[in-house]
Amino acid sequence: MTDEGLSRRRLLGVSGTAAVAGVMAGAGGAYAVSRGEDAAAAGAPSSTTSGALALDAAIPFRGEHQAGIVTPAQDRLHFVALDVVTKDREQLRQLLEDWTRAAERMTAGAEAAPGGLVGGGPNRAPEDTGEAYGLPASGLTITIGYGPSLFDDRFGLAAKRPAALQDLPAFTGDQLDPRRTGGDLCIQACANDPQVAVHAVRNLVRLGFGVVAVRWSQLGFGRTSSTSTAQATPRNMFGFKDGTNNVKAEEPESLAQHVWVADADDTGGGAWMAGGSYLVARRIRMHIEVWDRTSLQEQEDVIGRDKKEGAPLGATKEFDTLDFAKKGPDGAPSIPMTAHVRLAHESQLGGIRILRRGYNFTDGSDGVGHLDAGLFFIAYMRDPAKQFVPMQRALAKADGLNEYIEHNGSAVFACPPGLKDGEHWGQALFA
Ligand SMILES: C=CC1=C(C)c2cc3[nH]c(cc4nc(cc5[nH]c(cc1n2)c(C)c5CCC(=O)O)C(CCC(=O)O)=C4C)c(C)c3C=C
Ligand SMILES: [Fe+2]
Repeated sequence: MTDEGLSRRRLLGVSGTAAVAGVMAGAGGAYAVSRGEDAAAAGAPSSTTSGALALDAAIPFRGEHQAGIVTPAQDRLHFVALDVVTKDREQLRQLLEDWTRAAERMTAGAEAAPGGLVGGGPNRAPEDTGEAYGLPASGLTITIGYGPSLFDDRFGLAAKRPAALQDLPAFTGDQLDPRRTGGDLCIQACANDPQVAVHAVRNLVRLGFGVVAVRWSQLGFGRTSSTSTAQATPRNMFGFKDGTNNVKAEEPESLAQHVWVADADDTGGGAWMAGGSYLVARRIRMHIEVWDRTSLQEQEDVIGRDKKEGAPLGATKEFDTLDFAKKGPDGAPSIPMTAHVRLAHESQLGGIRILRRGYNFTDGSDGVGHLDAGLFFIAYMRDPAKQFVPMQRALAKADGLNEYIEHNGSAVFACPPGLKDGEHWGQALFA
């Protein structure tokens, strides 16, 4: 392992300290649960005792925007899409309230309910499943989203549907599996400890028994983007740095322009989305074995950046500007016309950008000896029809990467704004 690799965990810790401190300072939310309440009782270490423990820190649950969007991307993901199985509007509203309480507790490092592990006594099922007992908050964020189907005629929410919340169109090359597509609701749980992320989803699903059922889910084991300049750029399953040119937390103007829904964006039924963002998820299988037999030159031409440094082809450093006019000694563009970064760049798309927050995944092998691995692409944006759709259309048409990937899952969700003290999820929706 290189020195760079060896210091990965340390880097995450150092970066995490700076980034988390920044986020905490800016969030201004109060805690209904002090992190110490259950976590300290469980013997969990304090997040403030050393720099290395920054990965353990709690990220504020409340604030202007939901955590888990622009807060520093953690290393682990458990994403779940759910369908509502009840026809009772009040049961759904109550669940969103119960989820808020449990999510706030868990993100603070506490059990899903007070005394959840054993406090209910020997004759009742525990209110917390227990596998995160004693573990620190681990940077857990829980982000909720509502799918287009939630706004059908079942719960009287049709008039509250935001205009921008539309099913995605079909794209050339899509190989979507209905069992990995859609959903009435989603929960994105990210943490620096996989057990903490899995525990969060498991306990929310448990709370929702009889009201919601899991439609599909995805685990992710390594972030594929940076959402803060304090974070090192990670690598995807093709071995390339991913997230270099992402929208970052330190760019408030870009966030306002490309990520957060503005007051004036929807003055109709979806006015409650101001301060929120739309999430697009795509499960993208990467044909690892084919890629691994591809020459370095071809790999770099497909991406448009060099593999080691992550620099744009024709430049030398990772954060150098992409020069699409530059030509190599052979007179051909240094960044090929079909390169992924050329086609996805704002200069080729009328200024469009998105905030990427995806994860690597490996779900074993496919039965014929190939890894079922890839990128669980997650992106946040102000309006999918104006951002993701034209970007993905351009990629689907000409991206050299298409030879090596396959989109087999897809969903879109409206993620409401953050909560003020005393507010709960669903309050604005059911008002
Ligand atoms: C529709 C949006 C995008 C999909 C789908 C997508 C899939 C995908 N991307 C990579 C690898 C890389 N992507 C990189 C940059 C990049 N990708 C998108 C969008 C989608 N990617 C954008 C907007 C950008 C930034 C372009 C720019 O402004 O320069 C990079 C380069 C590093 C970086 O800037 O992040 C890599 C590498 C894979 C493997 C993949 C599907 C599996
Ligand atoms: Fe990309």
